Amino acid sequence: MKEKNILAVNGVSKTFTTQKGDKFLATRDINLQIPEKSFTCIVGPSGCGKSTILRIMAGLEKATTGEARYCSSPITKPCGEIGVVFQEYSLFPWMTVLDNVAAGPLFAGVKEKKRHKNAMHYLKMVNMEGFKDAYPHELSGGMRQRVAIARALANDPDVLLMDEPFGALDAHTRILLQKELLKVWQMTHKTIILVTHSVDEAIFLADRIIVMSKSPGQIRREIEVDMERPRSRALQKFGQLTDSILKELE
Ligand SMILES: Nc1ncnc2c1ncn2[C@@H]1O[C@H](COP(=O)(O)OP(=O)(O)OP(=O)(O)O)[C@@H](O)[C@H]1O
Repeated sequence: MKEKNILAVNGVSKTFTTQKGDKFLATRDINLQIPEKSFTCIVGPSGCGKSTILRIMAGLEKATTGEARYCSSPITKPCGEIGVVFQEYSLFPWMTVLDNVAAGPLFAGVKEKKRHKNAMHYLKMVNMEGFKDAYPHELSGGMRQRVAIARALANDPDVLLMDEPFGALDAHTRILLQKELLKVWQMTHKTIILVTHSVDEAIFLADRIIVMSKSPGQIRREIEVDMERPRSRALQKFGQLTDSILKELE
């Protein structure tokens, strides 16, 4: 059976106007087809436009030419079907963990009891149910990011866009959260697109890796990661693919 594409980026270029008024081409002619329920990672050198592409897919930024589409409709503004998790833990500091996770559906007009039940479901999924009454400042970086993931999931989006979600974490916590994210992905069947600087992270997580060139960012290569999960970093195949992508990025 043919895979259904849930999200598409068609010929997207983005030109920014700098403070001085100069034009700056950040990305050029990006084309992507994202199959439903797939896990895609985007890697590329700093400044190649990874976040820009993600922001265009989230409806937070407008393409200069081309467009992003969700289920064949143009994405023109943020919508409930597409959730976003950023590197900085964007939690509300004045709300408890439970209220943070329940905040999205709150704005959609869902009653408190139902919102809290829904929030607890996702807090359990990310092993944070024991911290439901804590405030964000009482949590470690890894815990805050778990809550941010639960919060995005609580809105029940079809697509989860993640911009360097583990970038600020120490190596051990990062590996732990990668494993947890895979578990969440397998349980929820969401489509995930994750931007990362880490080639290792991309190979560990993704079905498919998009390798971008330096600015103005273009797609250099798309790689299907044909390795069974859970993937061991000790595998020769893992090391070979890492070397090959790193060479491409040099
Ligand atoms: N609002 C803006 N105004 C002007 N230039 C911008 C703006 N946003 C991004 N840029 C520029 O566009 C380019 C791409 O930025 P972007 O953040 O998408 O890159 P990136 O690949 O995600 O970088 P990094 O890996 O370092 O986070 C960069 O050169 C950046 O300076």
